[in-house]
Amino acid sequence: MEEKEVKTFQFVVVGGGIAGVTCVEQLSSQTPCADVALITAGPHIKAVTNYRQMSRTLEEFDVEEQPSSILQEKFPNLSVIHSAVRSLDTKSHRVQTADGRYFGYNKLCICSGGRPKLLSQDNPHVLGIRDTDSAQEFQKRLSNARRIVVVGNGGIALELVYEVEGCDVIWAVKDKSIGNTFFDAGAAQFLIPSLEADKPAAAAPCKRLRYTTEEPTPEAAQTFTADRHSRGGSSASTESGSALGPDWHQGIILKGSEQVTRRVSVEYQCEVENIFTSKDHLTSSQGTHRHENESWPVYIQLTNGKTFGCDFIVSATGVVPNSEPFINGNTFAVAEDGGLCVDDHMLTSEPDVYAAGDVCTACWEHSPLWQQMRLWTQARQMGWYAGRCMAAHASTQPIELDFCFELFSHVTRFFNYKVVLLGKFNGQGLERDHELLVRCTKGHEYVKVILSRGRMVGAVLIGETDLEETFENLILNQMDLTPYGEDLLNPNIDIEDYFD
Ligand SMILES: Cc1cc2nc3c(=O)[nH]c(=O)nc-3n(C[C@H](O)[C@H](O)[C@H](O)COP(=O)(O)OP(=O)(O)OC[C@H]3O[C@@H](n4cnc5c(N)ncnc54)[C@H](O)[C@@H]3O)c2cc1C
Ligand SMILES: NC(=O)C1=CN([C@@H]2O[C@H](COP(=O)(O)OP(=O)(O)OC[C@H]3O[C@@H](n4cnc5c(N)ncnc54)[C@H](OP(=O)(O)O)[C@@H]3O)[C@@H](O)[C@H]2O)C=CC1
Repeated sequence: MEEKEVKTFQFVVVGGGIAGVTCVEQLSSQTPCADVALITAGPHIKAVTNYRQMSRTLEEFDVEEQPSSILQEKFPNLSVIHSAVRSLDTKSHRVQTADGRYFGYNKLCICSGGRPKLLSQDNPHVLGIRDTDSAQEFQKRLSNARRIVVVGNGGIALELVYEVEGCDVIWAVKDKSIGNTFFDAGAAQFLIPSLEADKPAAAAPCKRLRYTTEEPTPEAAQTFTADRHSRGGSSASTESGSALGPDWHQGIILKGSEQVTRRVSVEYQCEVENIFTSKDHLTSSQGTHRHENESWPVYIQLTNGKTFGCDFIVSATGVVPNSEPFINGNTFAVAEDGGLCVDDHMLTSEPDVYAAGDVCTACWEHSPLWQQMRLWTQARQMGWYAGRCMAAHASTQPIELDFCFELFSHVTRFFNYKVVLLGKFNGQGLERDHELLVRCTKGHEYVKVILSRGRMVGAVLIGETDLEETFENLILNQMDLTPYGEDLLNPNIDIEDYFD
C-alpha cells in the first residue's frame, strides 16, 4: 500500500451486521478508553434488542435496523465509517476503503457476512435474497408474477414457499424430502400438509424485527452511493447490506399477480440442468403445469427431465462468505466453503486478525454436540466472543471458549410452527448405532430425539412442545437414559417432573 495519512485505531471491526455490531458493542463497553472503529459498507447497522436467554443455550432476540448514530451516541469511543473495505494489508496492519482512505489497527475483526451463492451470477432472471434491497427487488418482481421457481431446500426456500401467495410456485429440491438442512424426512412429512392448507387467517404474532424502509441519513447515503458508483455496479449486487433474519417477510407483501392463495408443487430429487430464455428449447413432452403453451421470460430445465417456464427463478441455494477483499495479498487459511478459518479464540491465521459470523468458518475442534450453521444466533455469539477475545488479548488476559459453543441450539419458525433444534438434531456425524425416538401428533407437534449409547445427543421439537429446556439439560448432562426407554416421549408422563 502506498504511503498515505493513516488514522490508527486500537480496534477496527469491519461489517455492520449482527456479528460486527455485537463485537463493537462488546469492545466499546469492555474497553471504554480504547479507540474503536466500525467500518461498514451498508448505510444501516443491525442491532440486537430485547435479548432473552430462554435456557442455558437457547436465546431469542429482536433485530433492529438502525442508523449508526444510535451506536455512536451510546459509545463515545466509537467511530463509524461508512465505506467498503477494498483491501487489507496484514503486514502493515492497515485496511483501505473504497473512498481511498486508509485505517490502521492494532486488532481487526472481519465480520463482512456472506452473499447468496447463486445458480447463475449474471442472469437477470435469477434472484437471490439477502438484504433489504434484494428483498424489495423480489417483492417488486413477484407482484407481476404468475409463476416462480424456487431452487434450494434450506431456510429461505422453506420460508418463501409458505409465504408466497397469488402465483404458482414450483419448488425444486435435490433431496427426497423438504427442508433437508433443518429436518429429516419424518419432520418433512409432518410439515407438508401445511403447504397444502390455507395459511391461518391470523398469523402467529410476530415478536421480532420489523425492518425500516427509512432512507439512510444523508451522510451515510452519500458515502454508500459513492462506493457503489466507484464499482460501477447496480445497487443490490455490489455493496450488499446486512443479511435479513427472523420474520423478514412479515414486513413486506409477498403476493403474485393472480387471485389464488398458496399453490406449491414440489419437484423432488432434481437439480438445475439449464436455464434459458428462448421457448425454442422446449420439447413437446416437457412441462406439466398450467400455462404450458404460453411464452415465459425464462425457462428452467431440471435434471428430472421437466422444464418449466416462469417469470423468474429464486436461487435459495446457500451463502458464500464475503472473504475476497481480505484474502488478496495475504496468507489467510481459507476453509473449503470459502470462510476465513478461525481458531477457538476467533483468530484467523493472520496475526491480530479475528473473524466472526457468516464470513468465518469455525476450524477449532468442536464440542461433540455443536456444529456451525450460518445463523443469526451464531453471528451474535461469535461477534460477542470475538470482542471479548480481542479485549482479553490486548491486555494479555487468558480467555476460554464460551459455553455457547458447547451445544448447538436454534429456535425459529417454519410453516407457522415453532421449531427448536438441539445438538446433533439430524444425527450429523454420528455412528450408525444411534437410535431415534419419535412422537408425532398430526397438525400439532413433532418430537424427535437422537440417542447415542443411551445418551441424548440431539432433538427436533416442532410445535409448542415445551420440552426444550428439559431436553437441553438431558443433552448437556449426558445422563444414561436407557432405563427410561420409550417413556422418554410418553405423552402421559410429565417428563419435567420425571427428571426433577
Ligand atoms: C432471507 C434470510 C432469512 C434469514 N433468516 C434467519 C433466521 O430466521 N434465523 C437465523 O438465525 N438466521 C437467519 N438468517 C441468517 C442470518 O441473517 C445471518 O446468518 C446473519 O445475519 C449473519 O450476520 P453477519 O453479521 O455475519 O453478516 P451480515 O448480516 O451479512 O453483515 C455483514 C455486514 O458487512 C458489511 N460488509 C460486507 N462486505 C464489506 C466490506 N468489504 N467492507 C465493509 N463492510 C462490508 C455489510 O454491509 C453488512 O453490514 C437469514 C438470512 C437471510 C438472507
Ligand atoms: N429460519 C431460519 O433459521 C433461516 C435461516 N436462514 C439462513 O440464511 C442463510 C441463507 O439461506 P439459504 O439460501 O436457504 O441457505 P441454506 O444453506 O439454508 O440452504 C441451501 C439449500 O440449497 C441447496 N443447494 C445448494 N446448491 C444447490 C444447487 N446448485 N442446486 C440445488 N440446490 C442447491 C442446499 O443443499 P445441500 O445442503 O445438499 O448443499 C440446501 O438445501 C443460511 O445460512 C440459512 O441457514 C435463512 C432463512 C431462514
